[in-house]
Amino acid sequence: MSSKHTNEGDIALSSAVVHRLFNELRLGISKGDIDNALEADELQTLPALDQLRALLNRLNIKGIKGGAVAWHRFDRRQLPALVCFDEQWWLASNDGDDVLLQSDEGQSDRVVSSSELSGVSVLWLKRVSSGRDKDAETPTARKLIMSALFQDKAWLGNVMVATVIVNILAVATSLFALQVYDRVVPTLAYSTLTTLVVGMAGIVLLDWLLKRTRAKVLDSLAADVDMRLSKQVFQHLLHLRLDNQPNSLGTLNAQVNGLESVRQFFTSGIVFGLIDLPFAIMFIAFIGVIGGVVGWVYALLFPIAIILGLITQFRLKSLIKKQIMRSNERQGLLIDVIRGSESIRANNAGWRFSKEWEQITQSLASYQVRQKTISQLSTATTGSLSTIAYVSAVVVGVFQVEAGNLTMGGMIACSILGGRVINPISQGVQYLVQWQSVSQSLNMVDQLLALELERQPDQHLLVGEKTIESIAVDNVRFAYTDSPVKHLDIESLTFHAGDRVLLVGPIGCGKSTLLKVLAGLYRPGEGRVKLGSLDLWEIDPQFVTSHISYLPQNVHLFKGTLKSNLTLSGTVSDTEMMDVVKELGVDKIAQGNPKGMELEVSEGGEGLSGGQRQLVALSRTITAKPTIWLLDEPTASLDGDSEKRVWEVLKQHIKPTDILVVSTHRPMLAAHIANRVLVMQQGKVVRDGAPAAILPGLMSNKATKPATSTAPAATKEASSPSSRTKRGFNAI
Ligand SMILES: Nc1ncnc2c1ncn2[C@@H]1O[C@H](COP(=O)(O)OP(=O)(O)OP(=O)(O)O)[C@@H](O)[C@H]1O
Repeated sequence: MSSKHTNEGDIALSSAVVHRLFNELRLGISKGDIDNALEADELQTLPALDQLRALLNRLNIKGIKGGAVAWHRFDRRQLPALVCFDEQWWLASNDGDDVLLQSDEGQSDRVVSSSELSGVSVLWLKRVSSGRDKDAETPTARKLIMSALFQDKAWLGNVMVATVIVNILAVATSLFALQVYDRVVPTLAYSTLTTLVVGMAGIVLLDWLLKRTRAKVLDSLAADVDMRLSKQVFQHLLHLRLDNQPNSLGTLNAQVNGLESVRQFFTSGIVFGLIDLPFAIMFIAFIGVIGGVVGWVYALLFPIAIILGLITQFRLKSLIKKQIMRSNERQGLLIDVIRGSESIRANNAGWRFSKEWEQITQSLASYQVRQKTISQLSTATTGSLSTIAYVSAVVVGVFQVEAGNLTMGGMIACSILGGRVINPISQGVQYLVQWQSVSQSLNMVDQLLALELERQPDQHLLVGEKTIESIAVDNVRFAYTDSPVKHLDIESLTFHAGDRVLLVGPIGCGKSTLLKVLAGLYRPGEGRVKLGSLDLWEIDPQFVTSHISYLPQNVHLFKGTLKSNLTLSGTVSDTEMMDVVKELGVDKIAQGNPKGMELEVSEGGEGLSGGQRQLVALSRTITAKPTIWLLDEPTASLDGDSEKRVWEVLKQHIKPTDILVVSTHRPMLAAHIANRVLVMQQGKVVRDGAPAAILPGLMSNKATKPATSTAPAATKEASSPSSRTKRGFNAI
């Protein structure tokens, strides 16, 4: 720290500067409230970060997260934040390349360069994202459903006509009763009865045919909608920006599962119920025509039932949302427990997870009970309303009969039609409950669709250069989602054809992150990754993957067979695959099993040892024949002999003009393959040179010691393998 930088523990936060920060976060808290809260005794003695946290608690501000970090590790895109500089706290914001510092009102602002702040402490706060970006351009599940439904509108006319006819035919039943009671019964006119029965038989047949046709049309439409939506969601999932994926597997899982309830909604009878619902008004009108004022009884019931439904809907909305969120947590916990069952057993940690499981289940059950109570209350009330309406209609009908405005047949016809009003209304409440959960599921799917894709759908993609002679990072800064820390901060680094690079450094220094950025898996927030002379993110991803092969640190195998896992892309011939398999010794896995290469592999690669999984992944990489090999600790799970063999095989397969970058914690064992070594610390490359110049120093374990306040300045070793341009890097 420079003399201007103070131990922030000694400096109290001023309410003015906190007020400025809260204003930037649009928290709407007055300076007076902050003043009062800061004056509390228990806050006075706390370090600044704890003080800020306690302040948020006191002011009951939710949905904010924060932390403290040194300036040189801070991602400037996360400004404004508080910095402790020159014996006081300031609100720092970006001012072009410089930083604007503001403090108490009446005190003049300052503009300082980023380097002046080197070493100062930063306190940052951030609103926790709701996960939903309401970008108008983002496709939503509702939009997708609508476009799938109305792409070909021909069905709409057919279903509408069928629905209108089906509902008009329903009136026929009441007219039949009217005629029978008013004409047939008084005179026993059997010929009229026969005609009416024949007519009704025709009507029943027509009704059956129309309903069948309508159901068929809607079923195939639902299947189509389901297909399109699932496809779109899955494609979206496959092309998500990997560095932007939600951390909770439970949520991601639930977002995809949300499709299921949407599918069920469309394929269930609810849709019919909903499209028949408006016809309740038509039946009320018919009752009015036949029974006069009897119609008003049902006309009164209708809005009351609708209002009741809306109130239920409103009460259920937040409850169902909470329920879905808790259920996601439960799914996440379940996935975590299944995946980590060995660690749980080994650490005797079952009780901790059982407790969490019970807590979630308990709150889920209480939400369910509340939801049931609300919907049952609503169903029962609507049921009672319907009975009251029926009884009232009969009573009013009696007076209408007495007044000579209604016949007996008319009264019975009104009762039958009344049933057609009451049924959809009482079912309507259930529809609304179902709709609430479908609507929440659609929101979940929307959250998934709102996640950014690695390439924009309308992006014009370039075809890469024929021969790739270099890959470079240029002013690259990368931070994981919502993190204020720069996990990668490299000004200039180029790998040229023929480079065999060992990437070393302490754990968590950013080696894997650099490899993933080079592989085009993670997109840097700032700067460019250049494949040849083109920006990697402008190039067609197919081209990128055909030239770059990335071997991850944690190998993932998929459910299937050993063979299907070896030829994951499906583009490798059996002979090629078998040659590599033999060279690496993967065939020994198959030899020990009667199924040979058809040996079954379970989800995640269960059934194979860690070393065997690594060999399978290495075979995939070698058979992909890339130009750029990015290997993240490729031999970490192998024994000495296997490791030696792997390096030999790699040597044979890597062409002289290929680029190899290997992250390793055992550089001496790979030294014979390398002609360049990069040392990383805290996201920066701090040394770059020939193995002979760097590796001996590493052995004394000095170079990889974590930096304390600032990362050491990068040095370009005198014996660097070449003096090609931009080979080195600058201190930041
Ligand atoms: N998905 C993630 N979300 C947030 N932070 C992450 C994520 N993955 C890694 N990090 C952080 O990024 C930093 C660099 O991680 P990285 O995996 O690149 O380190 P590394 O040098 O490869 O470590 P190791 O030698 O242990 O493999 C670490 O501090 C880590 O905590």
